[in-house]
Amino acid sequence: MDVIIDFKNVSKSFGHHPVLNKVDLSIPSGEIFGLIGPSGSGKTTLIKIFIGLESLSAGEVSFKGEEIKAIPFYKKIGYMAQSDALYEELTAYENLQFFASIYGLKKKERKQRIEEVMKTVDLLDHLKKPVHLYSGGMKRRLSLAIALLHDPEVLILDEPTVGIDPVLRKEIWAQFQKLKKHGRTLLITTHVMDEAERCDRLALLRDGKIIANEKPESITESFQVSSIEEVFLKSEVSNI
Ligand SMILES: Nc1ncnc2c1ncn2[C@@H]1O[C@H](COP(=O)(O)OP(=O)(O)OP(=O)(O)O)[C@@H](O)[C@H]1O
Repeated sequence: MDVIIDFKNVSKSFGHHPVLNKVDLSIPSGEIFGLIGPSGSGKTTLIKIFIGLESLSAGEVSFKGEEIKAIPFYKKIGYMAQSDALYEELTAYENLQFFASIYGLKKKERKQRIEEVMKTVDLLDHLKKPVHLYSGGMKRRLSLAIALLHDPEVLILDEPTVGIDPVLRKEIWAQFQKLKKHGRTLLITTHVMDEAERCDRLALLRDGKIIANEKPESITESFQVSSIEEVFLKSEVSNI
């Protein structure tokens, strides 16, 4: 397997509070990788370390074999944070134009890409609407559109479908599969267990440690349960 993102022995503390404890995690290229774990287990912190939004206390993180500090890699990464970072007073179109310029998209490409990504998230009819008039789910979808704008190699999506209804969630997952087919790598955190089951591989984080890292069906097998939801519940109860 080709590893695209590699966490080696990564630890992180906030003051005296340890959050990640010697995490080793290799994300294979071209797959949908799910990161699950209870609230506060360190999922967002791990992602933020990769993006460069948090420093690490110990360990190393590499992207395609290069230490992340050493490379200006942000153009290769699409990041959707857990809370939407949008300019509320601007329209969706203006938000997208702004991010397109940050990503360095050429003017000619911008219009086409904006239309493509807004079609993907089913918001094409709402391009000219100011973001403060969007619903929560629409804002989430706009954030996803922004993450997709520059057609990045890797997509880091922190709870991407929160507030999105089941029909649209299904469509968005179909888009994730399509992106994978085109060779993209997706790293997704989720609390939605049926989404976790759709990932190619899943890591289960608990108290800052990876306690499982396998295909969803292998995880259910090794926990001797029939669904990821039960794995989650069992790991909570048994203090593994
Ligand atoms: N900047 C910070 N300063 C201090 N503590 C922090 C900071 N960021 C996160 N933490 C703490 O680190 C722990 C892990 O937080 P993190 O957001 O990584 O969890 P999570 O697994 O993503 O949770 P959730 O599923 O609720 O999003 C929590 O106890 C949180 O309070």
